[in-house]
Amino acid sequence: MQRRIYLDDIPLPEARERMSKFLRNNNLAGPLEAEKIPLSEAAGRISAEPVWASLSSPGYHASAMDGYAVKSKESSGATETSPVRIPLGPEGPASYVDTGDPMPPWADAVVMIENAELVDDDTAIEIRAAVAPWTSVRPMGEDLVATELVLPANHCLSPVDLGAIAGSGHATVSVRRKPVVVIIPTGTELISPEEAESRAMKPGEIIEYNSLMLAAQVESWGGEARRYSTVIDDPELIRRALARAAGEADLVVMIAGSSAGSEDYSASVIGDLGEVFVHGIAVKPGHPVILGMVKGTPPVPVIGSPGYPVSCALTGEIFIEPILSQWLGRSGRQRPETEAVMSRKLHSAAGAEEFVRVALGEVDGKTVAAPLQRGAGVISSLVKADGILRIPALSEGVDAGEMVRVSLLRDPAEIRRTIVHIGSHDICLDVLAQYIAGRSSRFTSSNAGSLGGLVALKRGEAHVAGSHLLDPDTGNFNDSYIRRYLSGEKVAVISFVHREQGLITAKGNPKGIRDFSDLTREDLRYVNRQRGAGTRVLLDYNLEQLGIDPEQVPGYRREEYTHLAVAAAVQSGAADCGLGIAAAAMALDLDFIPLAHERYELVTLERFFEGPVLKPLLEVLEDQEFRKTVDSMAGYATADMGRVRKIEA
Ligand SMILES: Nc1nc2c(c(=O)[nH]1)N[C@H]1C(S)=C(S)[C@@H](COP(=O)(O)OP(=O)(O)OC[C@H]3O[C@@H](n4cnc5c(N)ncnc54)[C@H](O)[C@@H]3O)O[C@H]1N2
Ligand code: MOO
Repeated sequence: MQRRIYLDDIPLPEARERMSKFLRNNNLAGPLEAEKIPLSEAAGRISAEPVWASLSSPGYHASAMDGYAVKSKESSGATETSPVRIPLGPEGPASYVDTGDPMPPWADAVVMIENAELVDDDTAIEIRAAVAPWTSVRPMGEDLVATELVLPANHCLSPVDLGAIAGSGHATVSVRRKPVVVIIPTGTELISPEEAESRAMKPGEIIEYNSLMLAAQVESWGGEARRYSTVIDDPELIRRALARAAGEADLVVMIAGSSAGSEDYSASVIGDLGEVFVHGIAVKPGHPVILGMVKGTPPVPVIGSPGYPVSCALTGEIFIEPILSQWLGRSGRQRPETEAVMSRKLHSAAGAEEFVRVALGEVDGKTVAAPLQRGAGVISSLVKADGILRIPALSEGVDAGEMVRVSLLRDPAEIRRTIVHIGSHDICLDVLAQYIAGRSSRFTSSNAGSLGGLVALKRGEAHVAGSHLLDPDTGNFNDSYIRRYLSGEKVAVISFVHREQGLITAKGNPKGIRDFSDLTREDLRYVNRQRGAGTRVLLDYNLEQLGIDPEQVPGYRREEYTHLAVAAAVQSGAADCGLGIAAAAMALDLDFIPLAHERYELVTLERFFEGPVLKPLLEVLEDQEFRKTVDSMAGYATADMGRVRKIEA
């Protein structure tokens, strides 16, 4: 089997066209055949034919109210001061009816029971207002007239549609057959979520969940997904699985093995059993996508999805959804879009169309888009994403402040009630977010370091910035930085937590590290935080107090962006220690030497503080249960949580 090293870079429209051409040439482009199914199973299916009413509804003139059927002309002249009496009798001119009863043939209106009074020993009614013909009557065919169109073909059946179809005299409906999509995960390193839950994972093992995502996508788009169990990286086994899949599927999706690695067999196996039309598309993520087919009667289209989860999910959106829509006779989905201001400069390599996940929030009346992590393995970035920004192949990116169009993954109403936090990350913010969610609001958080948060606040891109910047001259937190970075603004600083910072070391502290003065030891390697991080400022302050030049600290230049990344560097042995919070040490079962207390505060502008947007957050800070939760976390205290000081910067 030939190993392919070089992938193509085919523009997305051309790649799509190659697949479309194959489908057209093989009579596979049109909608699938129809099947008749009971209405109880038809929600969400696509009608294959128009539905014509075979009955009228109602099928007779019906009383619309509980009351008395009357001949309307008997009521003429009735007023408040001169009521009219109408005798009751089975042949009229008045007779009792319930809502929905057929109207007696002699009657043409109904007087509601509350507008009529029984008189003459209940043998007649008295009414004090005349009724016009057809008052409170539902004429035959009011809803639907037999032969009328109830619903067109190619219509996605909603719950109310089912009611209307049944009401028009049908028990079944003709819908498009569900396209069968077989999904084949490949990869020797993959284990099932069940297995991962039941035992410790070994290095190199990966939880197989792409097939889960793809199957759910396929089902949500109207297809029938069939997941095969994982096939190990063996070309013969992969070939057998593909051949079997082609025997039962309208479309086969193979996962992973799509790029240029030593165990990437998807393309060659597809080539063996059929043809590869495209291998390598100028999109990011999703570059190594394969489009091809397996020979047969009829031939079966195959999509080879990259193994990285984000690439895989996007492959579903970009390639699988349009084919399913075509087969179901529905127009492809188009997500609603919104205009947004880009919060940060975003570089994108020219040559590939890039799909950037963004978080959205509304600050000062404008929608702000903040790019999320771009790695193709970071599925949590898609979970957090509120929208997708497409950067065209010819563009080299977007400038900060530039207007962009974002296609929405979330309801705009939800985006409007979002509190946007940009700043330093702290685990308590996740707890805060959870409590805010309980108050029907949303708190999103991007980690940009303390200084990054203040800058974002100044630029109108965030409502609140978490900050813990130590002022070396005063020993206070944040104020001098606020004066510098938010000058001209009316600022409110809300106390959040006091927390312990300290040195994170390997379990048992094997190198006997005691405090900052040890950091110059030649046998130690330190791992630092990025410039602008409060933790970095804290280190620099302590080094200065001790008269230590940072250059004397081995590893000072090695930077990580989060507390957990520092802890991970220690855990892996790449470093011996790093400054961080206790929670990060605990998360990875490491040792922690507490060395400093610091104040982590929430900085906001007075107009946000006074306005409605921050209300849920301020309420949570007063919530005793929230405070108890935070107090119970290692290294945290809520002593003055919620206290506010105002600064005219
Ligand atoms: N030298 C090159 N290397 C890579 C290239 C390239 O052009 N040249 N492309 C990169 C890009 S871009 C992508 S995307 C990936 C695509 O990788 P493969 O499709 O070959 O997939 P694997 O290498 O087997 O897996 C990648 C990654 O995803 C995990 N994975 C795989 N299947 C699943 C699954 N079903 N559920 C969850 N996770 C899965 C797998 O374990 C790997 O971690 O290649 C780059 N490399
Ligand atoms: O195509 Mo890969 O998906 O860019 O990461």
